[in-house]
Amino acid sequence: MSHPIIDFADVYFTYPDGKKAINGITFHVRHGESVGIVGANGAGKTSLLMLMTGLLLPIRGEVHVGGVPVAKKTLSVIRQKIGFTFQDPDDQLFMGTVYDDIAFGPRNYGVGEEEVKNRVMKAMEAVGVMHIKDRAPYKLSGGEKRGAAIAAILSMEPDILAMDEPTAALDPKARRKLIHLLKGFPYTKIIATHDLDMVLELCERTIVLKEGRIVCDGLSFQILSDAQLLEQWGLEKPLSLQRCPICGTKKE
Ligand SMILES: Nc1ncnc2c1ncn2[C@@H]1O[C@H](COP(=O)(O)OP(=O)(O)OP(=O)(O)O)[C@@H](O)[C@H]1O
Repeated sequence: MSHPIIDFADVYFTYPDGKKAINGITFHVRHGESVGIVGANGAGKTSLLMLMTGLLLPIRGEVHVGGVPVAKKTLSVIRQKIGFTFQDPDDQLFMGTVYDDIAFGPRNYGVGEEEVKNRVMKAMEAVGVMHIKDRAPYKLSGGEKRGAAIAAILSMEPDILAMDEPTAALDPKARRKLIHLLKGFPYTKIIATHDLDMVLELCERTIVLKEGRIVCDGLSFQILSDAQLLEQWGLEKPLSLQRCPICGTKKE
């Protein structure tokens, strides 16, 4: 097995208003793994991703990414190792054109303009957003914004992709396209989502959160097939594993 690339050791996080969001989480992710983070609303999925990317810092415990402790002074190194897409792409896209949004990260890290151009082209090619490169991000559709936001993290050439609800607000065709795209990426992937069918398809491992704690960590197929357990955590079997109560055939 390959080495751990993300390591959480007894991590706690409380928001300034006193809300305890993460309550003693320990796990690690190995290089090349794809992990789905699931749980009911408010379980702590977004908070966990934010701790992983240094957008939040633990009040207790330690997070390491690529062997580097996540702390104020290491944030610039951490952001190069792990690319984070927000639940709402509007939180990530703020430049005048898609091209400039994708170029922003590498430019900010002092990458030369020729290399920036290479990276932007490569990222746009990979995600299929070349045709919208000169458009204003705020005028794009949800699927196009999602594509631009993913390209914007790929141009940083991260080792890890951390994504918060990547299929939210996508129509079925755009969702399918995104899953196909993500399947082809060689990166370590951490995907926080309510889309359990996507987890089943993309992630060999699933971590279930409840009230800021890990309540289950194992093979996606096993976890997501267990309707009784899922119900305890406020979740439902993925549609692709459900059967029609009348004819017994699998739902699509
Ligand atoms: N900025 C904040 N200030 C105070 N409490 C917060 C803040 N953000 C989140 N919380 C609380 O922390 C807990 C975990 O929230 P988080 O957004 O991490 O959950 P989630 O699993 O991503 O939820 P969802 O599925 O609804 O997106 C919730 O109880 C939430 O109300």
